[in-house]
Amino acid sequence: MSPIDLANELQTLVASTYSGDVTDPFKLYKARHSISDLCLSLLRAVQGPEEYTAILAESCQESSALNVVASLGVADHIAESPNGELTLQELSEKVKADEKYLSVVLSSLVYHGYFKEVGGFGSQVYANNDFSSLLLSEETNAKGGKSMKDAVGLSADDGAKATTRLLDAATGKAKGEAKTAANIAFDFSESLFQWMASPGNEWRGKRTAKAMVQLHGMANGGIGEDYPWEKLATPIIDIGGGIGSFQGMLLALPKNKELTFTIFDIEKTVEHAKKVWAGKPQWMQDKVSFIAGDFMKSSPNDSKIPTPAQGAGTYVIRHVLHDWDDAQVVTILKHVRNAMLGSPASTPPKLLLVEMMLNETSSRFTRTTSLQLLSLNGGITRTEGKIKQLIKEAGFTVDSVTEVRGVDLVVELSPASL
Ligand SMILES: C[S@@+](CC[C@H](N)C(=O)[O-])C[C@H]1O[C@@H](n2cnc3c(N)ncnc32)[C@H](O)[C@@H]1O
Repeated sequence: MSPIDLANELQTLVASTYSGDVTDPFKLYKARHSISDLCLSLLRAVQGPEEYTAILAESCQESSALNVVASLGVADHIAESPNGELTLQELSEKVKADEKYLSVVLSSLVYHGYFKEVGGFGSQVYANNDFSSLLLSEETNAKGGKSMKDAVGLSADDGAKATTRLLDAATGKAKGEAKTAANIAFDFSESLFQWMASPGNEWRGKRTAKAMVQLHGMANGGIGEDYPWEKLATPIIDIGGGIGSFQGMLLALPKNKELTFTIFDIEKTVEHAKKVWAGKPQWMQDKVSFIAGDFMKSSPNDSKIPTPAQGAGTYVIRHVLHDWDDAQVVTILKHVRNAMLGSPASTPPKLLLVEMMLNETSSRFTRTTSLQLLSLNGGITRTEGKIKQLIKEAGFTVDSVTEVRGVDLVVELSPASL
């Protein structure tokens, strides 16, 4: 399509979406998604293949610039300064980084709308704005505003370093080697999660857990409202539940306030999750309990995944399967199945998969996330068809698939007799 045709289509869609005529939240969600895709198509049409390719290849530089300012706490220092502004020289002294480097990094980010150059181009006096405020640490952002600082760290630091070895992992895999890009880049052999829980790397594990909360807030905002969570049998056992981003999101909605949860995860993550939940209001703390275990172990005795007799109501696996390869996904599902059938239950409990899926209209974010998952732990964003195949292999049947306003689908499963 020509730039004129694309611009006309875009104008029509923007006008109908933002005029207030469309009120259906699902239609609005999808329209925003289509507008983003059309903007990207228009950009490609205007720039043409050469310019678009050069800039796409250099976009790793911008990711690195985000990592530099987030790691140095540039936004935090600006926020803490008496008048909310700092000169380049002041910034350089505060963050202990070279002025030339900082000026180039900031220039690339100012172009993308992060930070304001007070007084205009070249003043080199910087203030925060809505975009750069997302790079504030949650501690500085005392008003409880949103932060994406840890998500930037996960993607633009761990993810970026790992993906520099994606080519080596791809060719190694073709030769039968099992190493992920992260294994090669950081020189470890276990899973990403074991490595991030190991001495000296716990800070990465904590950062990743916070990144999960931030990324879900961004990409799955409507999921709490769009699925009847309030009707599920409780407690909901959240397998690989991290630090409880799912619980925080659901309990924030009045309809879900009666739900109770058990967060099941590896020991280090559970330790971290307990600390995070100790800072929540008492009524929320009363809704959540914790179990440390390992879903790679087969029997409920070893894995510690609770059985229905131990009180499990519903099982949920959210954003876990996409971290693993096909064989590992089947293994995890079988181990959860072992626990679900580990004790007699009047009605067999349900398992819900909440997972990002790849389809023809999947966004740029879904596709970059798939690359990141692949680099970090050999995982992948799968199509619905592929997930259903693995579900069947693991001994489950699919009861329903629900679309929500978010990058995820909710898939309800029951254990099939093998
Ligand atoms: C991508 S995070 C998803 C966290 C959470 N479900 C969410 O949606 O925010 C994957 C989680 O799986 C956990 N995990 C990894 N290996 C595990 C294992 N062997 N047993 C239990 N949990 C594990 C990690 O510690 C991490 O919290």
